[in-house]
Amino acid sequence: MGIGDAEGLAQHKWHVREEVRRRRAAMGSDERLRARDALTDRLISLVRDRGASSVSCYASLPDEPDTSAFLEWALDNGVEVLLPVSLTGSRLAWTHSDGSQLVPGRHGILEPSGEQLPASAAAALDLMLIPACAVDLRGTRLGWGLGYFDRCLSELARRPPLFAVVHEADVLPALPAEPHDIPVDGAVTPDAVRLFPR
Ligand SMILES: Nc1nc2c(c(=O)[nH]1)N(C=O)[C@@H](CNc1ccc(C(=O)N[C@@H](CCC(=O)O)C(=O)O)cc1)CN2
Ligand SMILES: Nc1ncnc2c1ncn2[C@@H]1O[C@H](COP(=O)(O)OP(=O)(O)OP(=O)(O)O)[C@@H](O)[C@H]1O
Repeated sequence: MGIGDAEGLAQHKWHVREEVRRRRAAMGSDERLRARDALTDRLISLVRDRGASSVSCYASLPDEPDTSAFLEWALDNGVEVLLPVSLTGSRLAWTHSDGSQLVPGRHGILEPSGEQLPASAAAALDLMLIPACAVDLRGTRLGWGLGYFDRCLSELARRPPLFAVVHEADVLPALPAEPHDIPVDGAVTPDAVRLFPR
């Protein structure tokens, strides 16, 4: 890839991230609550349909698709959940979501304060629910440019089924794919559980 192409790709990604940030920031509080409730129903059906008893998820930032009600449901229903802990150098660790108090970590994201498991622990999960900025119909996932998840996923001995959690408007026809991008199997939005063709 020439330098011009690399610049075009970086610009394209920057533009998509700006659009998604703007759209998410513009959501009103009623719209956010409706989206949270609908997303919770979709996440629960996915977990039930797959018979998943262990999943990874994320504690949402204010503008991200809201996972709080799903995390409560998982806790009440005996579904084991790992939440990411951000370490230095774009590395991830995991901690169990066990109902104990979450404390703000790097990037202001809430993290459980219990024992940390290595990134490789995700290989044993039944399902991974992954934060994303956008995703396309082939499963190419765009994050926020820090590389935490691509790095973690690339190191797993076995990759569980991967689902990006986004809003319907963040599912785009096509995104630029790079060699290090690991495609997701589907996306969960408040409107649907989508499976992408392999
Ligand atoms: N809730 C959550 N936890 C996570 C991630 C994530 O994307 N979301 N990560 C995934 O790698 C890792 C941390 N990486 C981060 C990725 C993005 C931002 C961030 O500030 N993103 C947006 C705001 C989100 C939004 O508007 O929806 C921003 O750049 O403004 C922070 C940390 C691990 N934990
Ligand atoms: N497997 C990997 N090992 C090392 N570095 C990586 C890996 N995957 C991605 N990176 C680096 O991380 C940075 C961010 O990559 P990219 O823009 O694709 O992130 P993203 O999809 O937004 O990130 P995320 O995985 O956090 O959602 C890039 O500099 C990329 O080279």
